Amino acid sequence: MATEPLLVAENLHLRFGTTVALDSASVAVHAGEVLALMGPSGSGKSTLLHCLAGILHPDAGRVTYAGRDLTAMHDSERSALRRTELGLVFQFGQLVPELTCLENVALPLRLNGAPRRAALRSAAAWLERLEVSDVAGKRPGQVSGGQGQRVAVARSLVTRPRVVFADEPTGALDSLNGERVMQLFVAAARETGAAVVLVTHEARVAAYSDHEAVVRDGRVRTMEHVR
Ligand SMILES: Nc1ncnc2c1ncn2[C@@H]1O[C@H](COP(=O)(O)OP(=O)(O)OP(=O)(O)O)[C@@H](O)[C@H]1O
Repeated sequence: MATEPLLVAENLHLRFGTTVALDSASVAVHAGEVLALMGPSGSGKSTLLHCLAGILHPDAGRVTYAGRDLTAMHDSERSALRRTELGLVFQFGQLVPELTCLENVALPLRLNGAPRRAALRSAAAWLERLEVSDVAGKRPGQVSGGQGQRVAVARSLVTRPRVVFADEPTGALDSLNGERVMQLFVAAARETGAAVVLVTHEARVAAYSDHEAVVRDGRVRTMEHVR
């Protein structure tokens, strides 16, 4: 018997001024699966990802997470959910420049109230998992793009979220580095049971997913089973 999807977007509409970014976009993500959002530039992939993550609010339509209507929640409730159950990885790191890489990974745990030592211990384990223990004491400005992206992936998984959202997670990396980041990212997500929703232009990156949704003109046109 098929299980209920964990995250569902139904008929999302969103305009930025006169630009229609989403035009009845619908998609569903199951627990533990990797979904790639593909499609031409400007088709609405990032907007859809941001709506799924509860960062953008659609003008119409509904996003349901674990049976709860994200679109109807108060901002504070949605923020709490993002801190505890959702993780984010973006293309340009978005690590805090003043903190070391280790402190960056520990940060989401600290924000959730974990004691400093326990948070640093977990963060160190995640840096090791992503094969970047050597940059623990460095600041983001002192590490390479690939290392920074691995640190960002570690930070997104440290709270053991149920869904991780990634917007072009390897977009700034060369193909070898990008490939390794994807391998480590997907393996770690599968290990923790997290679902992954990622936006990518690259077929090589999408090849790590279970399903591929093609977004065109603000709508999910096709949904393909990859593996
Ligand atoms: N903050 C914004 N203000 C105004 N228009 C926006 C904004 N964000 C996105 N758009 C517009 O909405 C449409 C969808 O953008 P979106 O970023 O979702 O596309 P995308 O498929 O992710 O593109 P890309 O692959 O180039 O990143 C585009 O026409 C874009 O110009």
